[in-house]
Amino acid sequence: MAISTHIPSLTSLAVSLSLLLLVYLQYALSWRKRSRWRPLPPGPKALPIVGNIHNTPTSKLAWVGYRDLCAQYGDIVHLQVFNKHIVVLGSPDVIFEYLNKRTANTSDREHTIMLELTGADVNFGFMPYGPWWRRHRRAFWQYFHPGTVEGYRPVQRAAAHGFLFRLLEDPTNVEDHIQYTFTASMTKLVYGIDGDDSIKREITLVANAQAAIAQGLVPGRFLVQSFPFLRHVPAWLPGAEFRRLSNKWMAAAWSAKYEPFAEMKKSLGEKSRSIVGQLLTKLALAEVPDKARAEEEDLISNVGTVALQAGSKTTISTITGAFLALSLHPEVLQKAHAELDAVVGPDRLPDFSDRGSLVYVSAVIKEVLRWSNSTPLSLPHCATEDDELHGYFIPAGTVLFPNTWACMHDPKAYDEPKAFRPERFIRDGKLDPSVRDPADFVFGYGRRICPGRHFAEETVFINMASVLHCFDIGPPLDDHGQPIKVVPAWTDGLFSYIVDARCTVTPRSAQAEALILQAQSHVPSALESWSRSEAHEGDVVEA
Ligand code: HEM
Repeated sequence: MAISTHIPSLTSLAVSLSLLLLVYLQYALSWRKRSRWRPLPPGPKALPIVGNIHNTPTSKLAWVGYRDLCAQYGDIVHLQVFNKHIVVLGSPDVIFEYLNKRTANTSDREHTIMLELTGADVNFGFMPYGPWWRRHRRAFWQYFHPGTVEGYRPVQRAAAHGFLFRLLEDPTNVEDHIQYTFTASMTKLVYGIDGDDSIKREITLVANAQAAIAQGLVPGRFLVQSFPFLRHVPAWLPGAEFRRLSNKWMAAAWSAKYEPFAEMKKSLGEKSRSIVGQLLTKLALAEVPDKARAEEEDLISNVGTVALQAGSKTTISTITGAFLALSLHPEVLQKAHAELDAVVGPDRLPDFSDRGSLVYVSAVIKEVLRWSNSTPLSLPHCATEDDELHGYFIPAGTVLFPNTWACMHDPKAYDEPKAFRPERFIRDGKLDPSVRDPADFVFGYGRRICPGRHFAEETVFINMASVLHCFDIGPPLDDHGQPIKVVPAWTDGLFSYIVDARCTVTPRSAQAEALILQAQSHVPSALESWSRSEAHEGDVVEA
Protein backbone atom coordinates (compact mmCIF):
# COMPACT_ATOMS: atom_id res chain seq x y z
CA MET A 1 0.00 0.00 0.00
CA ALA A 2 2.76 2.39 1.06
CA ILE A 3 4.73 1.55 -2.11
CA SER A 4 1.73 2.07 -4.43
CA THR A 5 1.10 5.61 -3.02
CA HIS A 6 4.77 6.60 -3.32
CA ILE A 7 5.22 5.50 -6.92
CA PRO A 8 2.67 7.93 -8.46
CA SER A 9 3.90 10.81 -6.27
CA LEU A 10 7.52 10.13 -7.25
CA THR A 11 6.47 9.96 -10.89
CA SER A 12 4.50 13.21 -10.69
CA LEU A 13 7.45 14.85 -8.89
CA ALA A 14 9.77 13.73 -11.67
CA VAL A 15 7.31 14.98 -14.31
CA SER A 16 6.96 18.33 -12.54
CA LEU A 17 10.74 18.70 -12.23
CA SER A 18 11.23 17.84 -15.90
CA LEU A 19 8.58 20.38 -16.86
CA LEU A 20 10.25 23.01 -14.71
CA LEU A 21 13.61 22.19 -16.24
CA LEU A 22 12.08 22.43 -19.71
CA VAL A 23 10.55 25.81 -18.96
CA TYR A 24 13.86 27.00 -17.53
CA LEU A 25 15.81 25.71 -20.55
CA GLN A 26 13.39 27.35 -22.92
CA TYR A 27 13.70 30.64 -21.01
CA ALA A 28 17.51 30.37 -20.91
CA LEU A 29 17.65 29.61 -24.64
CA SER A 30 15.37 32.48 -25.53
CA TRP A 31 17.42 34.78 -23.23
CA ARG A 32 20.64 33.67 -24.96
CA LYS A 33 19.05 34.29 -28.36
CA ARG A 34 17.80 37.74 -27.34
CA SER A 35 20.96 38.83 -25.56
CA ARG A 36 23.30 37.20 -28.07
CA TRP A 37 25.51 36.31 -25.09
CA ARG A 38 25.97 39.93 -24.12
CA PRO A 39 25.92 40.44 -20.36
CA LEU A 40 23.54 42.74 -18.54
CA PRO A 41 25.24 45.94 -17.33
CA PRO A 42 27.12 45.58 -14.04
CA GLY A 43 25.32 46.04 -10.76
CA PRO A 44 24.86 44.56 -7.31
CA LYS A 45 24.18 40.83 -7.11
CA ALA A 46 20.48 39.97 -7.41
CA LEU A 47 18.66 37.56 -5.06
CA PRO A 48 16.45 34.82 -6.52
CA ILE A 49 12.92 36.03 -7.40
CA VAL A 50 13.03 39.45 -5.64
CA GLY A 51 16.20 40.52 -7.46
CA ASN A 52 17.80 43.74 -6.16
CA ILE A 53 14.91 44.89 -4.05
CA HIS A 54 17.36 45.21 -1.13
CA ASN A 55 19.72 47.40 -3.20
CA THR A 56 17.22 50.02 -4.28
CA PRO A 57 18.06 53.08 -2.19
CA THR A 58 15.74 53.58 0.78
CA SER A 59 17.87 55.15 3.51
CA LYS A 60 18.81 58.13 1.35
CA LEU A 61 17.25 59.99 -1.55
CA ALA A 62 17.01 57.57 -4.49
CA TRP A 63 19.20 59.70 -6.79
CA VAL A 64 21.95 59.93 -4.16
CA GLY A 65 21.82 56.15 -3.75
CA TYR A 66 21.97 55.64 -7.52
CA ARG A 67 24.92 58.05 -7.76
CA ASP A 68 26.74 55.93 -5.14
CA LEU A 69 25.96 52.73 -7.05
CA CYS A 70 27.40 54.32 -10.21
CA ALA A 71 30.56 55.27 -8.29
CA GLN A 72 30.93 51.55 -7.47
CA TYR A 73 29.88 49.90 -10.74
CA GLY A 74 30.29 52.51 -13.50
CA ASP A 75 28.09 54.91 -15.48
CA ILE A 76 25.65 52.19 -16.54
CA VAL A 77 24.22 50.16 -13.65
CA HIS A 78 21.67 47.34 -13.82
CA LEU A 79 19.15 46.43 -11.12
CA GLN A 80 16.31 43.96 -11.22
CA VAL A 81 13.16 44.16 -9.09
CA PHE A 82 11.13 40.95 -9.54
CA ASN A 83 10.93 40.72 -13.35
CA LYS A 84 11.51 44.42 -13.98
CA HIS A 85 14.88 45.54 -15.34
CA ILE A 86 16.15 48.97 -14.36
CA VAL A 87 19.19 50.68 -15.84
CA VAL A 88 20.62 53.79 -14.19
CA LEU A 89 22.46 56.15 -16.55
CA GLY A 90 24.89 58.03 -14.36
CA SER A 91 26.81 60.51 -16.54
CA PRO A 92 26.05 63.13 -19.24
CA ASP A 93 27.93 61.05 -21.83
CA VAL A 94 25.79 57.93 -21.47
CA ILE A 95 22.56 59.90 -20.98
CA PHE A 96 23.09 61.94 -24.15
CA GLU A 97 24.32 58.96 -26.14
CA TYR A 98 21.38 56.76 -25.23
CA LEU A 99 18.43 59.12 -24.61
CA ASN A 100 19.27 62.04 -26.92
CA LYS A 101 20.79 60.17 -29.86
CA ARG A 102 19.18 56.72 -29.91
CA THR A 103 15.68 58.05 -29.45
CA ALA A 104 13.88 55.54 -31.70
CA ASN A 105 14.29 52.89 -29.00
CA THR A 106 14.46 54.96 -25.80
CA SER A 107 11.34 57.13 -25.87
CA ASP A 108 8.79 54.78 -24.35
CA ARG A 109 7.37 54.97 -20.81
CA GLU A 110 6.85 52.12 -18.38
CA HIS A 111 3.60 50.29 -19.09
CA THR A 112 1.58 49.81 -15.93
CA ILE A 113 -2.08 49.15 -15.37
CA MET A 114 -2.04 51.84 -12.66
CA LEU A 115 -2.00 54.55 -15.33
CA GLU A 116 -5.44 53.42 -16.45
CA LEU A 117 -6.70 52.86 -12.90
CA THR A 118 -5.63 56.35 -11.75
CA GLY A 119 -6.88 58.10 -14.89
CA ALA A 120 -3.28 59.22 -15.56
CA ASP A 121 -3.48 57.69 -19.04
CA VAL A 122 -4.98 60.97 -20.32
CA ASN A 123 -1.64 62.63 -19.55
CA PHE A 124 0.60 62.19 -22.60
CA GLY A 125 3.64 62.54 -20.34
CA PHE A 126 2.87 58.96 -19.25
CA MET A 127 1.60 57.58 -22.57
CA PRO A 128 3.49 54.80 -24.35
CA TYR A 129 5.57 55.93 -27.31
CA GLY A 130 3.40 55.59 -30.41
CA PRO A 131 0.92 57.36 -32.70
CA TRP A 132 -1.54 58.45 -29.95
CA TRP A 133 1.27 60.03 -27.90
CA ARG A 134 2.70 61.64 -31.06
CA ARG A 135 -0.64 63.27 -31.95
CA HIS A 136 -0.91 64.76 -28.45
CA ARG A 137 2.65 65.98 -28.46
CA ARG A 138 2.23 67.64 -31.89
CA ALA A 139 -0.99 69.40 -30.84
CA PHE A 140 0.68 70.58 -27.62
CA TRP A 141 3.94 71.70 -29.22
CA GLN A 142 2.08 73.79 -31.79
CA TYR A 143 1.15 76.06 -28.84
CA PHE A 144 4.34 75.86 -26.78
CA HIS A 145 7.22 76.20 -29.25
CA PRO A 146 9.35 79.38 -28.94
CA GLY A 147 7.47 81.20 -31.73
CA THR A 148 4.11 80.87 -29.95
CA VAL A 149 5.27 81.22 -26.36
CA GLU A 150 6.23 84.85 -27.00
CA GLY A 151 2.54 85.58 -27.54
CA TYR A 152 1.80 84.51 -23.94
CA ARG A 153 3.99 87.19 -22.37
CA PRO A 154 1.10 89.58 -21.57
CA VAL A 155 -0.59 86.81 -19.55
CA GLN A 156 2.65 85.74 -17.85
CA ARG A 157 3.47 89.37 -17.04
CA ALA A 158 -0.01 89.97 -15.59
CA ALA A 159 0.28 86.79 -13.49
CA ALA A 160 3.72 87.89 -12.22
CA HIS A 161 2.31 91.31 -11.25
CA GLY A 162 -0.54 89.53 -9.47
CA PHE A 163 2.11 87.46 -7.66
CA LEU A 164 3.88 90.60 -6.42
CA PHE A 165 0.57 91.96 -5.17
CA ARG A 166 -0.30 88.77 -3.33
CA LEU A 167 3.16 88.69 -1.71
CA LEU A 168 2.71 92.29 -0.62
CA GLU A 169 -0.72 91.60 0.85
CA ASP A 170 0.20 88.34 2.53
CA PRO A 171 3.93 87.54 2.66
CA THR A 172 3.43 84.32 4.65
CA ASN A 173 1.96 81.90 2.10
CA VAL A 174 4.66 82.02 -0.55
CA GLU A 175 4.09 78.51 -1.91
CA ASP A 176 0.33 79.07 -2.22
CA HIS A 177 0.97 82.28 -4.12
CA ILE A 178 3.37 80.50 -6.49
CA GLN A 179 0.75 77.85 -7.18
CA TYR A 180 -1.94 80.48 -7.68
CA THR A 181 0.27 82.43 -10.10
CA PHE A 182 1.10 79.42 -12.26
CA THR A 183 -2.51 78.21 -12.32
CA ALA A 184 -3.83 81.71 -13.09
CA SER A 185 -1.64 82.09 -16.17
CA MET A 186 -2.26 78.54 -17.40
CA THR A 187 -6.04 78.63 -16.90
CA LYS A 188 -6.20 81.85 -18.88
CA LEU A 189 -3.94 80.60 -21.68
CA VAL A 190 -5.39 77.13 -21.95
CA TYR A 191 -9.11 77.75 -21.38
CA GLY A 192 -9.46 81.55 -21.55
CA ILE A 193 -10.82 81.45 -17.99
CA ASP A 194 -9.87 83.94 -15.28
CA GLY A 195 -11.38 85.18 -12.02
CA ASP A 196 -10.45 84.24 -8.49
CA ASP A 197 -13.13 81.54 -8.03
CA SER A 198 -12.29 79.76 -11.27
CA ILE A 199 -8.56 79.79 -10.48
CA LYS A 200 -9.12 78.40 -6.97
CA ARG A 201 -11.42 75.69 -8.34
CA GLU A 202 -8.78 74.76 -10.92
CA ILE A 203 -6.11 74.53 -8.20
CA THR A 204 -8.32 72.00 -6.37
CA LEU A 205 -9.05 70.00 -9.54
CA VAL A 206 -5.37 69.75 -10.45
CA ALA A 207 -4.38 68.92 -6.85
CA ASN A 208 -6.94 66.07 -6.67
CA ALA A 209 -5.83 64.59 -9.98
CA GLN A 210 -2.17 64.82 -8.95
CA ALA A 211 -2.86 63.27 -5.54
CA ALA A 212 -4.47 60.31 -7.33
CA ILE A 213 -1.37 59.82 -9.46
CA ALA A 214 0.94 60.20 -6.45
CA GLN A 215 -0.99 57.53 -4.50
CA GLY A 216 -1.63 55.12 -7.35
CA LEU A 217 1.79 55.13 -8.98
CA VAL A 218 3.84 54.18 -5.90
CA PRO A 219 5.78 51.15 -7.19
CA GLY A 220 4.71 47.89 -5.55
CA ARG A 221 1.92 49.42 -3.43
CA PHE A 222 -0.87 47.40 -5.09
CA LEU A 223 -0.70 43.74 -6.07
CA VAL A 224 -2.64 44.52 -9.25
CA GLN A 225 0.51 46.28 -10.56
CA SER A 226 2.23 42.89 -10.83
CA PHE A 227 -0.92 40.86 -11.63
CA PRO A 228 -3.13 43.00 -13.92
CA PHE A 229 -5.89 40.34 -14.10
CA LEU A 230 -6.74 41.28 -10.47
CA ARG A 231 -8.37 44.44 -11.78
CA HIS A 232 -11.49 42.33 -12.34
CA VAL A 233 -11.90 41.18 -8.71
CA PRO A 234 -14.99 42.59 -6.96
CA ALA A 235 -14.38 45.77 -4.97
CA TRP A 236 -15.67 44.19 -1.71
CA LEU A 237 -12.97 41.46 -1.62
CA PRO A 238 -10.19 41.95 0.97
CA GLY A 239 -7.12 43.36 -0.78
CA ALA A 240 -9.22 45.01 -3.48
CA GLU A 241 -8.77 48.46 -1.93
CA PHE A 242 -7.37 49.64 -5.25
CA ARG A 243 -10.80 49.14 -6.89
CA ARG A 244 -12.45 51.55 -4.44
CA LEU A 245 -9.60 54.03 -4.68
CA SER A 246 -9.57 53.71 -8.45
CA ASN A 247 -13.16 54.98 -8.65
CA LYS A 248 -12.13 58.03 -6.66
CA TRP A 249 -8.95 58.59 -8.67
CA MET A 250 -10.74 58.29 -12.00
CA ALA A 251 -13.42 60.71 -10.85
CA ALA A 252 -10.68 63.23 -9.96
CA ALA A 253 -8.99 62.77 -13.36
CA TRP A 254 -12.35 63.11 -15.12
CA SER A 255 -13.21 66.35 -13.29
CA ALA A 256 -9.79 67.88 -14.01
CA LYS A 257 -10.17 67.01 -17.68
CA TYR A 258 -13.81 67.91 -18.33
CA GLU A 259 -14.93 70.62 -15.89
CA PRO A 260 -12.82 73.51 -17.26
CA PHE A 261 -13.25 72.11 -20.78
CA ALA A 262 -17.05 72.15 -20.47
CA GLU A 263 -16.98 75.66 -18.99
CA MET A 264 -14.93 77.05 -21.84
CA LYS A 265 -17.04 75.29 -24.50
CA LYS A 266 -20.14 77.10 -23.21
CA SER A 267 -18.70 80.43 -24.35
CA LEU A 268 -16.23 79.37 -27.01
CA GLY A 269 -16.60 82.61 -29.01
CA GLU A 270 -15.23 84.77 -26.19
CA LYS A 271 -12.54 82.28 -25.31
CA SER A 272 -11.33 81.42 -28.79
CA ARG A 273 -7.91 83.06 -28.17
CA SER A 274 -7.15 80.31 -25.64
CA ILE A 275 -5.24 77.18 -26.67
CA VAL A 276 -8.20 74.80 -26.29
CA GLY A 277 -10.39 77.47 -27.93
CA GLN A 278 -8.14 77.58 -30.99
CA LEU A 279 -7.97 73.80 -31.25
CA LEU A 280 -11.78 73.51 -31.01
CA THR A 281 -12.33 76.30 -33.55
CA LYS A 282 -10.01 74.54 -36.02
CA LEU A 283 -11.86 71.28 -35.43
CA ALA A 284 -15.24 72.94 -35.96
CA LEU A 285 -14.07 74.22 -39.37
CA ALA A 286 -12.54 70.89 -40.45
CA GLU A 287 -14.48 68.29 -42.39
CA VAL A 288 -14.10 65.25 -40.20
CA PRO A 289 -16.35 62.18 -39.75
CA ASP A 290 -18.20 62.04 -36.39
CA LYS A 291 -16.05 59.26 -34.91
CA ALA A 292 -12.82 61.06 -35.73
CA ARG A 293 -14.31 64.30 -34.39
CA ALA A 294 -15.07 62.68 -31.03
CA GLU A 295 -11.53 61.29 -30.88
CA GLU A 296 -10.05 64.68 -31.75
CA GLU A 297 -12.14 66.37 -29.08
CA ASP A 298 -10.89 63.83 -26.55
CA LEU A 299 -7.32 64.65 -27.58
CA ILE A 300 -7.97 68.39 -27.22
CA SER A 301 -9.34 67.97 -23.71
CA ASN A 302 -6.27 65.85 -22.84
CA VAL A 303 -3.94 68.56 -24.14
CA GLY A 304 -5.71 71.13 -21.96
CA THR A 305 -5.49 69.08 -18.79
CA VAL A 306 -1.85 68.06 -19.31
CA ALA A 307 -0.72 71.69 -19.77
CA LEU A 308 -1.95 72.41 -16.24
CA GLN A 309 -0.88 69.16 -14.64
CA ALA A 310 2.52 68.52 -16.23
CA GLY A 311 3.85 72.01 -15.64
CA SER A 312 2.55 72.87 -12.21
CA LYS A 313 4.61 70.71 -9.81
CA THR A 314 7.88 71.31 -11.64
CA THR A 315 7.42 75.07 -11.97
CA ILE A 316 6.18 75.49 -8.39
CA SER A 317 9.04 73.38 -7.03
CA THR A 318 11.61 75.40 -9.03
CA ILE A 319 10.34 78.81 -7.87
CA THR A 320 10.05 77.59 -4.27
CA GLY A 321 13.69 76.45 -4.54
CA ALA A 322 14.62 79.98 -5.63
CA PHE A 323 12.98 81.52 -2.56
CA LEU A 324 14.79 79.15 -0.23
CA ALA A 325 18.17 79.70 -1.91
CA LEU A 326 17.77 83.48 -1.79
CA SER A 327 16.66 83.45 1.85
CA LEU A 328 19.85 81.56 2.72
CA HIS A 329 22.19 83.73 0.63
CA PRO A 330 21.96 87.48 1.33
CA GLU A 331 25.11 88.05 -0.74
CA VAL A 332 23.34 86.68 -3.85
CA LEU A 333 20.27 88.80 -3.16
CA GLN A 334 22.44 91.89 -2.81
CA LYS A 335 24.16 91.33 -6.16
CA ALA A 336 20.84 90.66 -7.91
CA HIS A 337 19.40 93.87 -6.40
CA ALA A 338 22.41 95.86 -7.57
CA GLU A 339 22.06 94.53 -11.12
CA LEU A 340 18.31 95.22 -11.24
CA ASP A 341 18.82 98.73 -9.87
CA ALA A 342 21.40 99.44 -12.58
CA VAL A 343 19.58 97.84 -15.52
CA VAL A 344 15.89 98.42 -14.69
CA GLY A 345 15.99 101.28 -12.19
CA PRO A 346 13.44 102.20 -9.53
CA ASP A 347 10.71 103.60 -11.82
CA ARG A 348 9.47 100.44 -13.49
CA LEU A 349 9.26 96.67 -13.14
CA PRO A 350 11.54 94.31 -15.09
CA ASP A 351 10.24 92.93 -18.36
CA PHE A 352 11.07 90.12 -20.77
CA SER A 353 13.16 92.50 -22.89
CA ASP A 354 15.56 92.96 -19.93
CA ARG A 355 16.53 89.30 -19.85
CA GLY A 356 19.63 89.64 -22.06
CA SER A 357 20.98 92.46 -19.87
CA LEU A 358 20.27 90.73 -16.55
CA VAL A 359 23.29 88.43 -16.56
CA TYR A 360 23.43 87.89 -12.79
CA VAL A 361 19.68 87.24 -12.49
CA SER A 362 19.98 84.73 -15.37
CA ALA A 363 22.86 83.05 -13.53
CA VAL A 364 20.72 82.89 -10.35
CA ILE A 365 18.02 81.07 -12.35
CA LYS A 366 20.54 78.63 -13.83
CA GLU A 367 21.88 77.96 -10.33
CA VAL A 368 18.36 77.36 -8.99
CA LEU A 369 17.70 74.82 -11.76
CA ARG A 370 20.99 73.09 -10.94
CA TRP A 371 20.79 73.21 -7.15
CA SER A 372 17.13 72.28 -6.64
CA ASN A 373 15.97 69.61 -9.09
CA SER A 374 12.22 69.07 -9.30
CA THR A 375 12.65 65.79 -11.22
CA PRO A 376 16.06 64.47 -10.11
CA LEU A 377 15.66 61.25 -12.12
CA SER A 378 13.75 63.02 -14.89
CA LEU A 379 10.69 61.02 -15.94
CA PRO A 380 12.07 57.54 -16.53
CA HIS A 381 12.16 56.45 -20.18
CA CYS A 382 11.76 52.85 -21.33
CA ALA A 383 13.47 50.75 -24.02
CA THR A 384 10.98 49.54 -26.65
CA GLU A 385 13.06 46.69 -28.13
CA ASP A 386 15.97 44.54 -26.96
CA ASP A 387 19.07 46.69 -27.35
CA GLU A 388 22.78 47.00 -26.71
CA LEU A 389 24.65 49.79 -24.92
CA HIS A 390 28.44 49.80 -24.55
CA GLY A 391 28.41 46.03 -25.17
CA TYR A 392 25.74 45.35 -22.52
CA PHE A 393 22.34 43.79 -23.15
CA ILE A 394 19.34 46.08 -22.48
CA PRO A 395 16.17 43.94 -22.55
CA ALA A 396 12.98 45.38 -24.07
CA GLY A 397 10.91 47.11 -21.39
CA THR A 398 13.93 48.14 -19.30
CA VAL A 399 13.17 51.26 -17.28
CA LEU A 400 15.89 53.87 -17.89
CA PHE A 401 16.70 56.29 -15.06
CA PRO A 402 18.86 59.21 -16.19
CA ASN A 403 20.40 60.59 -13.01
CA THR A 404 19.91 64.29 -13.69
CA TRP A 405 20.66 65.15 -10.06
CA ALA A 406 24.08 63.42 -10.25
CA CYS A 407 24.96 65.41 -13.39
CA MET A 408 23.90 68.63 -11.64
CA HIS A 409 25.93 67.80 -8.51
CA ASP A 410 29.03 66.50 -10.22
CA PRO A 411 32.11 68.10 -8.57
CA LYS A 412 34.04 67.69 -11.84
CA ALA A 413 31.60 70.09 -13.52
CA TYR A 414 30.67 72.29 -10.54
CA ASP A 415 33.11 73.13 -7.80
CA GLU A 416 31.47 72.50 -4.37
CA PRO A 417 28.18 71.38 -5.92
CA LYS A 418 26.16 71.73 -2.72
CA ALA A 419 26.96 75.45 -2.53
CA PHE A 420 24.53 77.92 -4.11
CA ARG A 421 26.82 80.08 -6.20
CA PRO A 422 25.44 81.77 -9.37
CA GLU A 423 28.91 83.21 -10.14
CA ARG A 424 29.96 79.78 -11.44
CA PHE A 425 27.99 80.55 -14.64
CA ILE A 426 29.63 83.94 -15.30
CA ARG A 427 32.95 84.81 -16.92
CA ASP A 428 34.07 88.32 -17.94
CA GLY A 429 30.63 89.73 -17.16
CA LYS A 430 28.83 87.29 -19.48
CA LEU A 431 27.18 83.89 -19.12
CA ASP A 432 29.95 81.35 -19.66
CA PRO A 433 28.97 78.85 -22.40
CA SER A 434 31.71 76.44 -21.32
CA VAL A 435 29.93 75.64 -18.03
CA ARG A 436 27.55 72.65 -18.13
CA ASP A 437 24.10 74.20 -18.74
CA PRO A 438 21.41 72.90 -16.35
CA ALA A 439 18.76 73.51 -19.03
CA ASP A 440 20.30 70.65 -21.06
CA PHE A 441 19.43 68.28 -18.19
CA VAL A 442 16.56 69.40 -16.00
CA PHE A 443 14.01 69.45 -18.83
CA GLY A 444 14.71 65.84 -19.77
CA TYR A 445 15.93 64.18 -22.89
CA GLY A 446 15.38 63.10 -26.49
CA ARG A 447 11.90 62.91 -27.98
CA ARG A 448 10.38 63.16 -24.51
CA ILE A 449 12.15 66.40 -23.59
CA CYS A 450 9.79 68.78 -21.78
CA PRO A 451 7.72 70.53 -24.47
CA GLY A 452 6.80 73.25 -21.94
CA ARG A 453 10.43 74.25 -21.33
CA HIS A 454 10.38 77.56 -23.25
CA PHE A 455 7.24 78.62 -21.44
CA ALA A 456 8.69 77.45 -18.11
CA GLU A 457 11.92 79.41 -18.56
CA GLU A 458 9.97 82.59 -19.35
CA THR A 459 7.68 82.03 -16.35
CA VAL A 460 10.59 81.51 -13.97
CA PHE A 461 12.40 84.56 -15.37
CA ILE A 462 9.55 87.08 -15.18
CA ASN A 463 8.49 85.98 -11.71
CA MET A 464 11.99 85.87 -10.22
CA ALA A 465 13.17 89.12 -11.82
CA SER A 466 10.00 90.89 -10.59
CA VAL A 467 10.26 89.48 -7.06
CA LEU A 468 13.98 90.29 -6.81
CA HIS A 469 13.33 93.83 -8.01
CA CYS A 470 10.69 94.52 -5.35
CA PHE A 471 11.45 92.39 -2.31
CA ASP A 472 14.00 91.43 0.27
CA ILE A 473 13.96 87.73 1.08
CA GLY A 474 15.39 86.49 4.35
CA PRO A 475 15.23 83.58 6.80
CA PRO A 476 11.98 82.95 8.71
CA LEU A 477 11.75 84.57 12.16
CA ASP A 478 10.69 82.98 15.44
CA ASP A 479 8.27 84.54 17.97
CA HIS A 480 11.10 86.72 19.30
CA GLY A 481 12.02 88.01 15.86
CA GLN A 482 15.16 85.86 15.75
CA PRO A 483 16.12 84.13 12.47
CA ILE A 484 15.33 80.41 12.28
CA LYS A 485 18.02 78.34 10.61
CA VAL A 486 16.52 76.37 7.73
CA VAL A 487 18.57 73.42 6.51
CA PRO A 488 17.85 72.75 2.84
CA ALA A 489 16.27 69.32 2.34
CA TRP A 490 14.26 67.73 -0.46
CA THR A 491 11.50 65.09 -0.53
CA ASP A 492 12.00 61.72 -2.22
CA GLY A 493 9.79 60.59 -5.12
CA LEU A 494 9.25 61.22 -8.82
CA PHE A 495 8.77 64.93 -8.11
CA SER A 496 10.98 66.41 -5.42
CA TYR A 497 10.09 69.40 -3.24
CA ILE A 498 11.83 71.56 -0.70
CA VAL A 499 10.83 70.20 2.73
CA ASP A 500 10.91 73.56 4.53
CA ALA A 501 10.67 76.68 2.38
CA ARG A 502 9.75 79.18 5.10
CA CYS A 503 11.19 82.63 4.57
CA THR A 504 10.36 86.29 5.14
CA VAL A 505 9.45 88.50 2.22
CA THR A 506 9.42 92.30 2.69
CA PRO A 507 9.16 95.12 0.14
CA ARG A 508 12.48 96.81 -0.59
CA SER A 509 11.08 100.34 -0.50
CA ALA A 510 7.95 102.47 -0.58
CA GLN A 511 8.65 102.99 -4.27
CA ALA A 512 8.65 99.22 -4.86
CA GLU A 513 5.27 99.02 -3.10
CA ALA A 514 3.89 101.78 -5.29
CA LEU A 515 5.14 99.99 -8.44
CA ILE A 516 3.37 96.81 -7.36
CA LEU A 517 0.06 98.57 -6.70
CA GLN A 518 0.23 100.39 -10.00
CA ALA A 519 1.02 97.17 -11.93
CA GLN A 520 -1.79 95.31 -10.17
CA SER A 521 -4.32 97.93 -11.24
CA HIS A 522 -3.48 97.15 -14.90
CA VAL A 523 -3.85 93.36 -14.62
CA PRO A 524 -7.55 93.10 -15.64
CA SER A 525 -7.12 95.30 -18.73
CA ALA A 526 -3.92 93.43 -19.72
CA LEU A 527 -5.79 90.11 -19.60
CA GLU A 528 -8.76 91.55 -21.44
CA SER A 529 -6.63 92.96 -24.22
CA TRP A 530 -4.76 89.63 -24.59
CA SER A 531 -8.11 87.83 -25.01
CA ARG A 532 -8.92 90.13 -27.91
CA SER A 533 -5.48 89.87 -29.54
CA GLU A 534 -4.64 87.81 -32.62
CA ALA A 535 -2.99 84.44 -32.07
CA HIS A 536 0.33 84.01 -33.85
CA GLU A 537 1.50 80.45 -34.34
CA GLY A 538 5.01 81.28 -35.60
CA ASP A 539 7.13 78.64 -37.34
CA VAL A 540 6.82 75.26 -35.73
CA VAL A 541 10.18 73.54 -35.37
CA GLU A 542 10.58 70.00 -34.07
CA ALA A 543 10.06 69.57 -30.30
C1 HEM B 1 10.82 74.44 -14.41
C2 HEM B 1 9.77 73.84 -14.91
C3 HEM B 1 9.78 72.50 -15.57
C4 HEM B 1 10.66 71.46 -15.47
C5 HEM B 1 11.95 71.40 -14.65
C6 HEM B 1 10.16 70.38 -16.30
C7 HEM B 1 10.79 69.17 -16.46
C8 HEM B 1 10.28 68.12 -17.22
C9 HEM B 1 10.89 66.84 -17.34
C10 HEM B 1 12.20 66.40 -16.67
C11 HEM B 1 10.12 66.08 -18.15
C12 HEM B 1 10.38 64.64 -18.59
C13 HEM B 1 11.26 64.65 -19.82
C14 HEM B 1 11.73 63.26 -20.23
O1 HEM B 1 10.95 62.31 -20.15
O2 HEM B 1 12.89 63.12 -20.61
C15 HEM B 1 8.98 66.88 -18.55
C16 HEM B 1 7.97 66.43 -19.35
C17 HEM B 1 6.88 67.19 -19.69
N1 HEM B 1 6.66 68.53 -19.36
FE1 HEM B 1 7.86 69.71 -18.23
N2 HEM B 1 8.99 70.78 -16.88
C18 HEM B 1 8.72 72.06 -16.48
C19 HEM B 1 7.63 72.83 -16.83
C20 HEM B 1 6.64 72.45 -17.71
C21 HEM B 1 5.56 73.29 -18.14
C22 HEM B 1 5.34 74.73 -17.71
C23 HEM B 1 4.78 72.52 -18.97
C24 HEM B 1 3.52 72.91 -19.69
C25 HEM B 1 3.36 74.08 -20.25
C26 HEM B 1 5.38 71.21 -19.07
C27 HEM B 1 4.89 70.17 -19.82
C28 HEM B 1 5.46 68.92 -19.91
C29 HEM B 1 4.89 67.79 -20.65
C30 HEM B 1 3.57 67.81 -21.41
C31 HEM B 1 5.76 66.71 -20.51
C32 HEM B 1 5.61 65.31 -21.07
C33 HEM B 1 6.40 65.15 -22.38
C34 HEM B 1 6.30 63.77 -23.02
O3 HEM B 1 6.25 62.76 -22.31
O4 HEM B 1 6.30 63.71 -24.26
N3 HEM B 1 6.51 71.20 -18.30
N4 HEM B 1 9.10 68.13 -17.97
